[in-house]
Amino acid sequence: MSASHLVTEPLGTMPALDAATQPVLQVRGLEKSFKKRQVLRALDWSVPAGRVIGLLGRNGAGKTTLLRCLLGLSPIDGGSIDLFGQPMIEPGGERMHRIGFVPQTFDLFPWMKVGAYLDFTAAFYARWNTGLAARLLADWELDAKQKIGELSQGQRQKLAIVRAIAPDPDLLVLDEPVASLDPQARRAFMAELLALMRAPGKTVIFSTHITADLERADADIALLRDGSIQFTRPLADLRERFKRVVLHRAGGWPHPPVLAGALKTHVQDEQAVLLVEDPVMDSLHALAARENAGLRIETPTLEDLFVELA
Ligand SMILES: Nc1ncnc2c1ncn2[C@@H]1O[C@H](COP(=O)(O)OP(=O)(O)OP(=O)(O)O)[C@@H](O)[C@H]1O
Repeated sequence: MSASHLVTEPLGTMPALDAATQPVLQVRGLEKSFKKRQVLRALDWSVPAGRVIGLLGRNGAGKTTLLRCLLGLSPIDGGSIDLFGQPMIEPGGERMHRIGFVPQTFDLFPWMKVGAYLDFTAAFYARWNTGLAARLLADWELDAKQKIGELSQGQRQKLAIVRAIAPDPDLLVLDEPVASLDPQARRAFMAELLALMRAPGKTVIFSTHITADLERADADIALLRDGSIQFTRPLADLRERFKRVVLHRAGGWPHPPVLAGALKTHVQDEQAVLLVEDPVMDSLHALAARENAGLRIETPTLEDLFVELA
């Protein structure tokens, strides 16, 4: 998003968000196609204030498309998006002061120097934390005098994050923000994100394939599949409810084991693995006894869940 997108309405016209009652974001029946390719279908999504949301989905699932639609950067074909309680028709207005966005790639203003770019951007925002921007530049070893066009991809991503966090946004939207960051920078980035979240009512939505980062942030997980958000649930809830049921049967499996409610079943040699939500222990023991199999119940990692469900 270029700085020129940011300001079109006078300040002071937005009603304050009642964090207790109103979601930051409310999407109803969102439709988005590129020519004949339908990417988002009847997508409903409600995002409460004060949470970190990790948006997961396979390559091409539509994560970037969804994030761009949410911010009014890509036109939608149907449905509605309310942001801070008001319909999102086009980017601009006071609410853009309350949103930080880190796009997947950042290749704007290659001729500008890092420091000049941040000064230029600061002028568009009602709030800009100059001290925080300076500290992050120093911590992340970004040279204020270097031209943006001369930065590496990872350095550009860091700059995009500084630019998004410095306005002290109420909603921070990041599209694969850590893809080009080394592990050290990823940790530092997550620490900044969590520090930002300590203020009440702040919301972060970020897409990533790095499930370990979502675990570190104790994020709510939103899964985008088949053009819709399949669920948005706290990670702890997913951990508690989804189980890997591992059955071991000497001599192998003539037929895969059948369990009502199993979401996925894989058989390899003597082992069968079933993904089950809220398993009923009596049914599992009955299945194991019927099949004359050993039974083990494991809590899947988020990566396991992502591989199985996405
Ligand atoms: N400008 C465009 N014109 C045509 N098709 C597009 C355009 N942008 C995205 N698409 C298509 O929309 C689908 C979703 O793309 P999108 O970039 O939103 O997926 P994604 O989930 O962010 O993928 P990744 O994880 O690989 O970044 C893809 O099939 C892609 O080819």
